[in-house]
Amino acid sequence: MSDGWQTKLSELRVQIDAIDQDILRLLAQRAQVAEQVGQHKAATQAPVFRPEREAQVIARLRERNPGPLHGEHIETIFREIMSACRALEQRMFVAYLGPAGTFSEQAVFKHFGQSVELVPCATIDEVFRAVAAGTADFGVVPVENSTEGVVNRTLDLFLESPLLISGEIALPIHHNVLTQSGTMQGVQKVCAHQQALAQCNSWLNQHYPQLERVAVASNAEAARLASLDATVAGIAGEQAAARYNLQFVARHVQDDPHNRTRFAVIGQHQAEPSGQDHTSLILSVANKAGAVHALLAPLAKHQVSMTRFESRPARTGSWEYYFFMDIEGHQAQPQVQAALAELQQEAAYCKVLGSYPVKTLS
Ligand SMILES: C=C(O[C@@H]1C=C(C(=O)O)C=C[C@H]1O)C(=O)O
Repeated sequence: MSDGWQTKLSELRVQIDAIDQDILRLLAQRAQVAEQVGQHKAATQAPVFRPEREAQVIARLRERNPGPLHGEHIETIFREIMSACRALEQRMFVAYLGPAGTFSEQAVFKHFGQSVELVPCATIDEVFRAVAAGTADFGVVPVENSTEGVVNRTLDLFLESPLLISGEIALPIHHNVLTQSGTMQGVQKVCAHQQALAQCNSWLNQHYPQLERVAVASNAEAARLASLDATVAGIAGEQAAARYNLQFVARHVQDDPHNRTRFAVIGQHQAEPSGQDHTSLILSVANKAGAVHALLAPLAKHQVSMTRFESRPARTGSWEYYFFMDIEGHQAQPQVQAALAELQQEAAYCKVLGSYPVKTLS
């Protein structure tokens, strides 16, 4: 390195150190203000986590971002700042489908940041139970995958549960083939969660048609098994690869390159309007002609758009269905309220699961 560049580098680093000092001072100031907000919330028994406020903070910062940092990186940085500020107000426990290293865990971090207490659960049922019992403040459960469709167990549990949806998380899902050595030498079987095996079906058929496929409880469990046994390949995400010290045989082997999973955040509190929200409902109709059409009429009348519509058999033995519907807007908005009131008249059953800020995939 030339002396000239060495001097320039030292100068630039002095500048960075001074800027970091300013950032640190501002972060401390921000944290002190958040502590004051926390004291006020404690005095009024208001909920600490305010998803609508966090969504607004992120949206505003992305809008005003002058560059050169990417918007999604601005989001990641500020998500962590808010997570750390929130942790000063209260320790927050979040239940999710474990073990550590699953996509559900990644979804938790994406929504709440790293400054939360993790409560890994063995099943989706357990996540609902932990939140209902107050062991966890919030839960994160998978709702649908773009390749494999809805997660039936989650939808069934929404039917029975009094918990509310206060957020959604969209996560790109990339699967990788992982082994101890980074090759397939000596590998006799490939382990993965049943959904991951299905999502990588064509790739496996094409590259390893003879390999035995074994469904296990989670992709993190598949990675753990591969870390213990050189004859096992695991299919899992990058976090699990790092956690279990595995090497990549092949990356992004899911059949759909845009594969993603949507998660719901469940809890006891309703999010306030953020200005860009969705509302989730469960409905059922009497078994008569035109009943489903009649359900949709109030939405059209009040100009409320539907963004998702799924049906599930009601499990009552007869041919009846429940419909899971997402609509645009928050239930506190007049046109949504009017549409919901009319829907409730039409439907044999109608339950509002919650309104929450919209998340786009980033
Ligand atoms: C500081 C607050 O509490 C939490 C932390 C936030 C933040 O750090 O910006 C925002 C919303 C809340 O989840 C607040 O409600 O304003």
